[in-house]
Amino acid sequence: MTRQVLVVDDDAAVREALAQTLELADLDPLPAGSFVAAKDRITPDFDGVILSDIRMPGRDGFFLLDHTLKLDPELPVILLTGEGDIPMAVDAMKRGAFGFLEKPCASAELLPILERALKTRELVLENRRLKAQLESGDPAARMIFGRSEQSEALRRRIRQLARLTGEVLVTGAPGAGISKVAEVIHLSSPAAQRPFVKRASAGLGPEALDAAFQEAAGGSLYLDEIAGLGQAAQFALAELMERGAPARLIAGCSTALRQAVEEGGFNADLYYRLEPLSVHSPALKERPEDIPVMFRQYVAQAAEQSGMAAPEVTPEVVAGLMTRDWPGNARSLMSAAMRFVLSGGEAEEERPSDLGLAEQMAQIEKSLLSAALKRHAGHASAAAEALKLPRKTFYDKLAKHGLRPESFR
Ligand SMILES: Nc1ncnc2c1ncn2[C@@H]1O[C@H](COP(=O)(O)OP(=O)(O)OP(=O)(O)O)[C@@H](O)[C@H]1O
Repeated sequence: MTRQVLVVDDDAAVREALAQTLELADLDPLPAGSFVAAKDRITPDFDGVILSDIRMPGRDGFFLLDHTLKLDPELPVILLTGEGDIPMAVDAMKRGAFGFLEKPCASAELLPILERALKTRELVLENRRLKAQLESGDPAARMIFGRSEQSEALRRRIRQLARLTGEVLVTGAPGAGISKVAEVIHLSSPAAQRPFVKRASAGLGPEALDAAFQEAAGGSLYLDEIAGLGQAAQFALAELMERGAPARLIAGCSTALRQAVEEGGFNADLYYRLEPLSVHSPALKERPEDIPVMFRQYVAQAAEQSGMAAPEVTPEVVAGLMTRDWPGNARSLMSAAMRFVLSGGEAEEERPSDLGLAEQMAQIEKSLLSAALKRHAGHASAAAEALKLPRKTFYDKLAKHGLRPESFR
């Protein structure tokens, strides 16, 4: 329920009296002695309304009104005028004030107009939230590609983390979408409309860290490659977490953070704060079945961006993609898709050109079998089931490729 009222008046006695009246009516007054003191509270998502005196030294009530309506034309401002200041009141209404009252005003006059303004504000904010939700749909479904079990699990985990409020650690191989996952967590969270601020950890000092948190206030601060954060900043960050940071921290890491803790290079307190809410974005080689699906999506994206036609992704092209290792993960798959579109559909020759289609298909089969065995820790029947193969066929194929389930345990 929206109950906050920003009370701006340079006269401390008036401010005090107004605050008391509001408190008695079960409202939540936020007193400020000037426009400057009130300014930081006036934001497009301020969950409340403003009650301000017109005559104040320096920036007056009209200035405050114009400033507020510029930021959010739907934020109600009620102005207080001196006795008999009718022309001023008329001017206030013309400029877009929600209402005006003559000072001194009795609570019987003040409270009904405040209740109306608060109700209006609540509806506006609720509508905006719903609209944003509708527009964004489900960011995890829209922005995280791939249909493998691992991609499904990743999307589920992202949605789960988005509903929680603690600090998050995103791990994964470089280019496997660590930053992407961080952004989707933010966009799926109730703070989606607030800022998502991204900073590289290396070279970030305590002051820059603090400034980044202020910029992200109410939203999320993403620190890329958290293991690269200097000692002083690590210490400052741990302290900030302890006191309560103004934004949610999402940390990304593509190296072994636990090892860094054990070797004394990373603050243990920080690590144990981050570790419970962690999510891993798997490398492409752990989910080769996603390669063709993601490639097709990147091709469509690249075609749209470049304004060129999307060339057909033939089985030969897919075979070529599947025989590559993709150490650069999604990032390099995406660049390959862009080159593919720009070249009008020419497959890249990164595989030995003397391999025929049958050999390439065999390589793909081997990589899918290995990935399934790895995923199921060498448990052959589970891997066979995941690949929808009868046990006998599965074993025949393992033998053909010289693969042994026990070497995956
Ligand atoms: N699962 C995914 N679905 C769709 N796009 C993805 C996915 N994973 C990564 N990408 C895309 O691949 C590119 C690289 O991802 P991202 O920048 O998140 O990688 P990263 O792991 O943070 O790597 P680095 O630390 O090297 O920047 C981005 O353009 C991102 O949009």
